[in-house]
Amino acid sequence: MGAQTLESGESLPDVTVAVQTWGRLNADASNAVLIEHALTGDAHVVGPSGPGQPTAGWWPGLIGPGCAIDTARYFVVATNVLGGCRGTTGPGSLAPDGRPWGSRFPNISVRDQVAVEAQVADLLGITSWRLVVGGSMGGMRVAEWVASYPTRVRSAAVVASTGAASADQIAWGQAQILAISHDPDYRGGDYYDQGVVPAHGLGLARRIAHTTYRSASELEDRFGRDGQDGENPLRGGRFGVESYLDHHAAKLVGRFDAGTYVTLTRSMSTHDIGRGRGGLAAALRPYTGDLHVIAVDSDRLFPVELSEQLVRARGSGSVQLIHSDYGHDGFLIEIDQVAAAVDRALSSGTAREARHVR
Ligand SMILES: CC(=O)SCCNC(=O)CCNC(=O)[C@H](O)C(C)(C)COP(=O)(O)OP(=O)(O)OC[C@H]1O[C@@H](n2cnc3c(N)ncnc32)[C@H](O)[C@@H]1OP(=O)(O)O
Ligand SMILES: N[C@@H](CCO)C(=O)O
Repeated sequence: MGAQTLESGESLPDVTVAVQTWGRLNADASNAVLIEHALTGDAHVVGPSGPGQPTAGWWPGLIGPGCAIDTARYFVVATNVLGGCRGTTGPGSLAPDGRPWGSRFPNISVRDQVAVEAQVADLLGITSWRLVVGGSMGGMRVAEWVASYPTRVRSAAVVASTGAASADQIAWGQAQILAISHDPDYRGGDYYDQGVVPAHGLGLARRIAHTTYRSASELEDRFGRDGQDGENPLRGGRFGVESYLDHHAAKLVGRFDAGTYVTLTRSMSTHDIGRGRGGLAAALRPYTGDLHVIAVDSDRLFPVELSEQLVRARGSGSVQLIHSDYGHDGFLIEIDQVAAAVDRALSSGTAREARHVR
Protein backbone atom coordinates (compact mmCIF):
# COMPACT_ATOMS: atom_id res chain seq x y z
CA MET A 1 0.00 0.00 0.00
CA GLY A 2 3.00 2.29 0.32
CA ALA A 3 3.73 4.79 3.10
CA GLN A 4 1.05 5.77 5.60
CA THR A 5 0.90 8.96 7.63
CA LEU A 6 -0.86 8.25 10.88
CA GLU A 7 -3.10 10.33 13.14
CA SER A 8 -0.30 10.40 15.72
CA GLY A 9 1.87 12.28 13.22
CA GLU A 10 4.15 9.27 12.89
CA SER A 11 4.36 7.29 9.68
CA LEU A 12 4.91 3.77 8.41
CA PRO A 13 7.16 3.64 5.36
CA ASP A 14 5.41 0.69 3.79
CA VAL A 15 2.27 -1.26 4.60
CA THR A 16 1.16 -4.70 3.45
CA VAL A 17 -2.51 -5.67 3.81
CA ALA A 18 -3.87 -9.24 3.78
CA VAL A 19 -7.14 -9.44 1.84
CA GLN A 20 -9.58 -12.28 1.25
CA THR A 21 -12.48 -12.05 -1.20
CA TRP A 22 -15.52 -14.12 -2.18
CA GLY A 23 -17.79 -13.77 -5.23
CA ARG A 24 -17.27 -11.43 -8.19
CA LEU A 25 -17.29 -7.66 -8.48
CA ASN A 26 -19.96 -6.63 -10.99
CA ALA A 27 -19.33 -4.29 -13.92
CA ASP A 28 -20.29 -1.07 -12.11
CA ALA A 29 -18.63 -2.20 -8.85
CA SER A 30 -21.92 -1.70 -7.01
CA ASN A 31 -22.13 -5.08 -5.22
CA ALA A 32 -19.16 -4.91 -2.86
CA VAL A 33 -19.55 -5.77 0.82
CA LEU A 34 -16.82 -5.17 3.42
CA ILE A 35 -16.60 -7.38 6.53
CA GLU A 36 -14.71 -5.97 9.51
CA HIS A 37 -13.18 -8.42 12.02
CA ALA A 38 -12.93 -8.04 15.78
CA LEU A 39 -9.83 -7.96 18.02
CA THR A 40 -8.43 -11.42 17.37
CA GLY A 41 -10.06 -12.08 14.01
CA ASP A 42 -8.61 -11.87 10.53
CA ALA A 43 -9.56 -11.77 6.85
CA HIS A 44 -10.64 -15.43 6.92
CA VAL A 45 -14.29 -14.78 7.76
CA VAL A 46 -15.65 -18.14 6.61
CA GLY A 47 -14.09 -21.41 5.55
CA PRO A 48 -12.00 -24.16 7.07
CA SER A 49 -8.49 -23.88 8.44
CA GLY A 50 -5.75 -25.12 6.16
CA PRO A 51 -2.50 -24.00 4.54
CA GLY A 52 -2.00 -20.31 5.36
CA GLN A 53 -5.19 -20.30 7.46
CA PRO A 54 -4.37 -21.46 10.99
CA THR A 55 -7.97 -21.01 12.19
CA ALA A 56 -11.37 -21.68 10.68
CA GLY A 57 -13.57 -18.73 9.74
CA TRP A 58 -14.91 -16.74 12.70
CA TRP A 59 -18.37 -15.86 11.23
CA PRO A 60 -19.34 -19.25 9.76
CA GLY A 61 -22.45 -19.46 7.61
CA LEU A 62 -22.70 -15.74 6.84
CA ILE A 63 -21.06 -15.66 3.41
CA GLY A 64 -21.64 -18.06 0.53
CA PRO A 65 -24.18 -19.17 -2.04
CA GLY A 66 -27.64 -18.77 -0.50
CA CYS A 67 -26.28 -17.23 2.72
CA ALA A 68 -27.27 -13.80 4.10
CA ILE A 69 -24.37 -12.38 2.10
CA ASP A 70 -24.99 -14.37 -1.05
CA THR A 71 -21.83 -14.70 -3.10
CA ALA A 72 -23.95 -15.21 -6.22
CA ARG A 73 -24.93 -11.52 -5.78
CA TYR A 74 -22.23 -9.84 -3.73
CA PHE A 75 -18.47 -9.39 -3.94
CA VAL A 76 -17.27 -9.76 -0.37
CA VAL A 77 -14.00 -8.32 0.91
CA ALA A 78 -12.28 -8.76 4.26
CA THR A 79 -8.88 -7.41 5.27
CA ASN A 80 -6.66 -8.04 8.25
CA VAL A 81 -6.50 -4.79 10.18
CA LEU A 82 -3.47 -2.45 10.28
CA GLY A 83 -1.43 -3.50 13.33
CA GLY A 84 -2.57 -7.10 12.91
CA CYS A 85 -0.67 -10.38 12.89
CA ARG A 86 -2.43 -12.26 10.10
CA GLY A 87 -0.68 -10.90 7.04
CA THR A 88 -1.07 -7.14 7.52
CA THR A 89 1.76 -4.97 8.78
CA GLY A 90 1.94 -5.01 12.58
CA PRO A 91 4.51 -4.83 15.37
CA GLY A 92 5.87 -8.28 14.47
CA SER A 93 6.55 -7.23 10.86
CA LEU A 94 10.01 -6.27 9.70
CA ALA A 95 10.96 -2.58 9.73
CA PRO A 96 13.15 -1.17 6.93
CA ASP A 97 16.27 -2.09 8.93
CA GLY A 98 15.30 -5.77 8.67
CA ARG A 99 14.47 -6.12 12.37
CA PRO A 100 10.94 -6.51 13.77
CA TRP A 101 9.21 -3.21 14.55
CA GLY A 102 8.50 -4.30 18.15
CA SER A 103 8.47 -1.29 20.48
CA ARG A 104 9.13 1.03 17.53
CA PHE A 105 5.75 0.26 15.97
CA PRO A 106 3.74 3.50 16.08
CA ASN A 107 0.38 4.08 17.75
CA ILE A 108 -2.39 3.20 15.35
CA SER A 109 -5.92 4.61 15.52
CA VAL A 110 -9.12 3.07 14.20
CA ARG A 111 -9.18 6.03 11.80
CA ASP A 112 -5.74 5.03 10.48
CA GLN A 113 -6.97 1.46 10.00
CA VAL A 114 -9.97 2.62 8.00
CA ALA A 115 -7.81 4.97 5.90
CA VAL A 116 -5.76 1.93 4.86
CA GLU A 117 -8.94 0.01 4.04
CA ALA A 118 -10.09 2.90 1.84
CA GLN A 119 -6.87 2.53 -0.12
CA VAL A 120 -7.56 -1.19 -0.52
CA ALA A 121 -11.01 -0.27 -1.87
CA ASP A 122 -9.37 2.15 -4.33
CA LEU A 123 -7.05 -0.60 -5.56
CA LEU A 124 -10.01 -2.97 -6.02
CA GLY A 125 -11.93 -0.30 -7.96
CA ILE A 126 -14.65 -0.01 -5.30
CA THR A 127 -15.87 3.58 -5.00
CA SER A 128 -18.67 2.77 -2.56
CA TRP A 129 -19.63 -0.23 -0.44
CA ARG A 130 -23.06 -1.78 -0.72
CA LEU A 131 -22.63 -2.74 2.95
CA VAL A 132 -19.93 -2.42 5.59
CA VAL A 133 -20.55 -4.71 8.56
CA GLY A 134 -18.59 -5.78 11.61
CA GLY A 135 -18.84 -6.55 15.31
CA SER A 136 -16.98 -5.24 18.35
CA MET A 137 -13.67 -3.75 17.15
CA GLY A 138 -14.99 -4.44 13.65
CA GLY A 139 -18.07 -2.34 14.43
CA MET A 140 -15.75 0.49 15.48
CA ARG A 141 -14.29 0.45 11.98
CA VAL A 142 -17.77 0.38 10.44
CA ALA A 143 -18.69 3.53 12.40
CA GLU A 144 -15.38 5.13 11.40
CA TRP A 145 -16.02 4.33 7.72
CA VAL A 146 -19.35 6.15 7.92
CA ALA A 147 -17.70 9.20 9.53
CA SER A 148 -14.53 9.27 7.41
CA TYR A 149 -16.03 8.33 4.02
CA PRO A 150 -19.77 9.11 4.20
CA THR A 151 -20.24 8.97 0.45
CA ARG A 152 -18.47 5.63 0.09
CA VAL A 153 -20.89 3.61 2.27
CA ARG A 154 -24.49 2.94 1.22
CA SER A 155 -25.43 0.74 4.17
CA ALA A 156 -23.59 0.20 7.44
CA ALA A 157 -24.20 -2.33 10.22
CA VAL A 158 -22.47 -1.62 13.53
CA VAL A 159 -22.81 -4.78 15.63
CA ALA A 160 -22.13 -4.98 19.39
CA SER A 161 -20.00 -1.88 19.21
CA THR A 162 -19.82 1.86 19.82
CA GLY A 163 -19.08 5.23 18.24
CA ALA A 164 -16.53 5.95 20.95
CA ALA A 165 -14.77 3.79 23.54
CA SER A 166 -16.29 4.10 27.01
CA ALA A 167 -14.25 4.68 30.19
CA ASP A 168 -15.19 1.14 31.24
CA GLN A 169 -13.75 -0.32 28.03
CA ILE A 170 -10.58 1.76 28.35
CA ALA A 171 -10.21 0.51 31.93
CA TRP A 172 -10.53 -3.17 30.95
CA GLY A 173 -8.10 -2.52 28.10
CA GLN A 174 -5.53 -1.03 30.45
CA ALA A 175 -5.57 -4.14 32.68
CA GLN A 176 -4.99 -6.31 29.60
CA ILE A 177 -2.15 -4.17 28.28
CA LEU A 178 -0.47 -4.13 31.69
CA ALA A 179 -0.84 -7.92 31.96
CA ILE A 180 1.20 -8.24 28.76
CA SER A 181 3.69 -5.44 29.32
CA HIS A 182 4.50 -6.71 32.84
CA ASP A 183 5.44 -10.13 31.51
CA PRO A 184 9.29 -10.14 31.59
CA ASP A 185 9.24 -11.94 28.23
CA TYR A 186 7.52 -8.93 26.64
CA ARG A 187 10.87 -7.07 26.86
CA GLY A 188 9.26 -3.70 26.31
CA GLY A 189 7.75 -5.02 23.07
CA ASP A 190 11.07 -6.20 21.60
CA TYR A 191 10.72 -9.95 22.10
CA TYR A 192 10.29 -11.00 18.48
CA ASP A 193 13.94 -11.83 17.80
CA GLN A 194 14.73 -12.91 21.38
CA GLY A 195 13.40 -16.47 21.21
CA VAL A 196 10.66 -15.78 23.78
CA VAL A 197 6.98 -14.84 23.68
CA PRO A 198 5.05 -13.20 26.54
CA ALA A 199 2.70 -16.16 26.78
CA HIS A 200 1.91 -15.63 30.45
CA GLY A 201 0.91 -11.97 29.91
CA LEU A 202 -1.12 -12.66 26.78
CA GLY A 203 -2.91 -15.52 28.52
CA LEU A 204 -3.74 -13.29 31.48
CA ALA A 205 -5.02 -10.56 29.12
CA ARG A 206 -7.25 -13.10 27.40
CA ARG A 207 -8.67 -14.31 30.72
CA ILE A 208 -9.59 -10.73 31.67
CA ALA A 209 -11.05 -10.03 28.23
CA HIS A 210 -12.90 -13.32 27.84
CA THR A 211 -14.67 -12.78 31.16
CA THR A 212 -16.01 -9.48 29.80
CA TYR A 213 -17.03 -11.24 26.55
CA ARG A 214 -19.46 -13.53 28.40
CA SER A 215 -22.37 -12.70 30.68
CA ALA A 216 -22.16 -13.25 34.43
CA SER A 217 -25.39 -15.25 34.30
CA GLU A 218 -24.03 -17.58 31.59
CA LEU A 219 -20.87 -18.24 33.64
CA GLU A 220 -23.04 -18.87 36.71
CA ASP A 221 -25.35 -21.27 34.85
CA ARG A 222 -22.51 -23.16 33.19
CA PHE A 223 -19.96 -23.35 35.96
CA GLY A 224 -21.40 -22.06 39.23
CA ARG A 225 -19.06 -22.95 42.08
CA ASP A 226 -18.20 -26.39 40.72
CA GLY A 227 -14.63 -27.57 40.80
CA GLN A 228 -13.07 -28.67 37.53
CA ASP A 229 -13.38 -32.43 36.98
CA GLY A 230 -11.07 -34.23 39.38
CA GLU A 231 -9.92 -31.01 41.07
CA ASN A 232 -10.87 -29.70 44.50
CA PRO A 233 -10.67 -25.90 44.93
CA LEU A 234 -10.35 -26.39 48.71
CA ARG A 235 -7.09 -28.25 48.05
CA GLY A 236 -5.69 -25.81 45.52
CA GLY A 237 -7.57 -27.24 42.52
CA ARG A 238 -9.32 -25.08 39.97
CA PHE A 239 -12.92 -24.09 39.68
CA GLY A 240 -14.55 -25.12 36.39
CA VAL A 241 -14.71 -21.50 35.27
CA GLU A 242 -10.97 -21.12 35.93
CA SER A 243 -10.24 -24.16 33.81
CA TYR A 244 -12.45 -22.70 31.05
CA LEU A 245 -10.51 -19.42 31.10
CA ASP A 246 -7.19 -21.34 31.17
CA HIS A 247 -8.35 -23.12 28.02
CA HIS A 248 -9.24 -19.91 26.18
CA ALA A 249 -5.97 -18.30 27.31
CA ALA A 250 -3.91 -21.22 25.96
CA LYS A 251 -5.81 -21.20 22.68
CA LEU A 252 -5.19 -17.51 22.10
CA VAL A 253 -1.50 -17.80 23.00
CA GLY A 254 -1.28 -20.50 20.33
CA ARG A 255 -2.77 -18.36 17.60
CA PHE A 256 -2.15 -14.67 18.31
CA ASP A 257 0.65 -12.15 18.82
CA ALA A 258 0.95 -10.21 22.08
CA GLY A 259 2.37 -7.08 20.39
CA THR A 260 -0.62 -6.94 18.05
CA TYR A 261 -2.92 -7.46 21.05
CA VAL A 262 -1.40 -4.39 22.73
CA THR A 263 -1.47 -2.29 19.54
CA LEU A 264 -5.10 -3.11 18.74
CA THR A 265 -6.26 -2.69 22.33
CA ARG A 266 -4.72 0.81 22.32
CA SER A 267 -6.46 1.63 19.04
CA MET A 268 -9.82 0.49 20.47
CA SER A 269 -9.28 2.66 23.55
CA THR A 270 -8.66 5.78 21.44
CA HIS A 271 -11.63 5.07 19.14
CA ASP A 272 -13.95 8.07 18.86
CA ILE A 273 -15.59 8.95 15.56
CA GLY A 274 -16.40 12.40 17.00
CA ARG A 275 -12.73 13.30 17.62
CA GLY A 276 -11.89 16.54 15.79
CA ARG A 277 -15.36 16.54 14.20
CA GLY A 278 -17.44 18.19 16.90
CA GLY A 279 -18.75 15.02 18.52
CA LEU A 280 -20.70 11.93 17.51
CA ALA A 281 -23.75 13.66 16.01
CA ALA A 282 -21.68 16.06 13.91
CA ALA A 283 -19.48 13.18 12.74
CA LEU A 284 -22.54 11.25 11.52
CA ARG A 285 -24.32 14.22 9.90
CA PRO A 286 -22.73 14.00 6.42
CA TYR A 287 -23.72 10.33 6.10
CA THR A 288 -26.96 9.82 4.15
CA GLY A 289 -26.84 6.02 3.80
CA ASP A 290 -28.55 3.47 6.04
CA LEU A 291 -27.17 2.97 9.54
CA HIS A 292 -28.11 -0.25 11.34
CA VAL A 293 -27.12 -0.35 14.98
CA ILE A 294 -27.30 -3.83 16.48
CA ALA A 295 -26.59 -4.76 20.11
CA VAL A 296 -26.54 -7.97 22.14
CA ASP A 297 -28.97 -7.59 25.03
CA SER A 298 -26.70 -9.34 27.58
CA ASP A 299 -23.48 -7.56 26.51
CA ARG A 300 -21.70 -6.08 29.55
CA LEU A 301 -18.65 -4.83 27.59
CA PHE A 302 -20.52 -2.99 24.84
CA PRO A 303 -23.82 -2.44 26.68
CA VAL A 304 -26.97 -1.58 24.75
CA GLU A 305 -26.67 2.00 26.05
CA LEU A 306 -23.61 2.57 23.80
CA SER A 307 -25.66 1.53 20.76
CA GLU A 308 -28.49 3.80 21.93
CA GLN A 309 -25.98 6.68 22.07
CA LEU A 310 -25.09 6.05 18.44
CA VAL A 311 -28.75 5.97 17.42
CA ARG A 312 -29.41 9.22 19.34
CA ALA A 313 -26.43 10.84 17.62
CA ARG A 314 -27.82 9.71 14.29
CA GLY A 315 -31.18 11.24 15.21
CA SER A 316 -33.30 8.43 13.76
CA GLY A 317 -33.89 4.69 13.91
CA SER A 318 -33.62 2.35 16.86
CA VAL A 319 -31.28 -0.31 18.19
CA GLN A 320 -31.90 -3.80 16.83
CA LEU A 321 -31.43 -6.34 19.61
CA ILE A 322 -29.78 -9.73 19.38
CA HIS A 323 -31.21 -11.84 22.20
CA SER A 324 -28.53 -13.98 23.78
CA ASP A 325 -27.49 -15.37 27.15
CA TYR A 326 -23.83 -15.29 26.09
CA GLY A 327 -22.99 -11.61 26.42
CA HIS A 328 -20.71 -9.77 23.99
CA ASP A 329 -19.63 -12.99 22.22
CA GLY A 330 -23.30 -13.34 21.21
CA PHE A 331 -22.35 -11.48 18.02
CA LEU A 332 -20.15 -14.47 17.09
CA ILE A 333 -22.50 -17.16 18.40
CA GLU A 334 -26.04 -16.07 17.46
CA ILE A 335 -25.34 -16.46 13.75
CA ASP A 336 -29.01 -16.73 12.73
CA GLN A 337 -29.85 -13.41 14.36
CA VAL A 338 -26.74 -11.76 12.90
CA ALA A 339 -27.65 -13.13 9.47
CA ALA A 340 -31.19 -11.72 9.82
CA ALA A 341 -29.76 -8.30 10.75
CA VAL A 342 -27.36 -8.41 7.79
CA ASP A 343 -30.25 -9.39 5.54
CA ARG A 344 -32.23 -6.36 6.79
CA ALA A 345 -29.23 -4.10 6.19
CA LEU A 346 -28.90 -5.35 2.62
CA SER A 347 -32.68 -5.23 1.97
CA SER A 348 -33.16 -1.68 3.30
CA GLY A 349 -30.35 -0.46 1.06
CA THR A 350 -31.96 -2.20 -1.91
CA ALA A 351 -35.31 -0.53 -1.16
CA ARG A 352 -33.62 2.89 -0.95
CA GLU A 353 -31.84 2.32 -4.26
CA ALA A 354 -35.11 1.25 -5.92
CA ARG A 355 -36.76 4.48 -4.68
CA HIS A 356 -33.85 6.50 -6.15
CA VAL A 357 -34.24 4.81 -9.52
CA ARG A 358 -37.95 5.67 -9.68
C1 LIG B 1 -13.59 -12.03 15.28
C2 LIG B 1 -13.15 -13.03 16.13
O1 LIG B 1 -13.86 -13.26 16.92
S1 LIG B 1 -11.69 -13.74 16.19
C3 LIG B 1 -11.67 -15.43 15.83
C4 LIG B 1 -12.76 -16.22 16.43
N1 LIG B 1 -12.86 -15.88 17.76
C5 LIG B 1 -12.43 -16.70 18.65
O2 LIG B 1 -11.96 -17.78 18.41
C6 LIG B 1 -12.55 -16.17 19.99
C7 LIG B 1 -12.34 -17.24 20.99
N2 LIG B 1 -13.47 -18.07 21.10
C8 LIG B 1 -14.56 -17.65 21.61
O3 LIG B 1 -14.65 -16.51 22.06
C9 LIG B 1 -15.69 -18.61 21.61
O4 LIG B 1 -15.16 -19.89 21.51
C10 LIG B 1 -16.66 -18.40 20.47
C11 LIG B 1 -17.32 -17.07 20.67
C12 LIG B 1 -16.00 -18.43 19.10
C13 LIG B 1 -17.68 -19.53 20.52
O5 LIG B 1 -18.27 -19.58 21.78
P1 LIG B 1 -18.87 -20.91 22.34
O6 LIG B 1 -19.33 -21.79 21.23
O7 LIG B 1 -19.85 -20.53 23.38
O8 LIG B 1 -17.60 -21.62 22.96
P2 LIG B 1 -17.13 -21.60 24.49
O9 LIG B 1 -16.82 -20.23 24.96
O10 LIG B 1 -18.09 -22.38 25.30
O11 LIG B 1 -15.76 -22.37 24.42
C14 LIG B 1 -15.72 -23.70 24.05
C15 LIG B 1 -14.36 -24.28 24.41
O12 LIG B 1 -14.18 -24.21 25.82
C16 LIG B 1 -13.83 -25.51 26.29
N3 LIG B 1 -14.32 -25.66 27.65
C17 LIG B 1 -15.59 -25.60 28.10
N4 LIG B 1 -15.62 -25.81 29.42
C18 LIG B 1 -14.35 -26.01 29.83
C19 LIG B 1 -13.73 -26.28 31.09
N5 LIG B 1 -14.44 -26.40 32.21
N6 LIG B 1 -12.39 -26.40 31.10
C20 LIG B 1 -11.66 -26.29 29.98
N7 LIG B 1 -12.18 -26.03 28.76
C21 LIG B 1 -13.51 -25.90 28.69
C22 LIG B 1 -14.52 -26.46 25.32
O13 LIG B 1 -13.93 -27.73 25.37
C23 LIG B 1 -14.29 -25.76 24.02
O14 LIG B 1 -12.99 -26.01 23.57
P3 LIG B 1 -12.59 -25.86 22.02
O15 LIG B 1 -13.07 -24.50 21.56
O16 LIG B 1 -11.11 -25.97 22.01
O17 LIG B 1 -13.31 -26.95 21.29
N1 LIG C 1 -13.98 -13.19 20.94
C1 LIG C 1 -13.81 -12.04 20.11
C2 LIG C 1 -14.40 -10.94 20.87
C3 LIG C 1 -13.82 -9.61 20.75
O1 LIG C 1 -14.83 -8.73 20.52
C4 LIG C 1 -12.38 -11.91 19.69
O2 LIG C 1 -11.57 -12.66 20.19
O3 LIG C 1 -12.04 -11.13 18.83
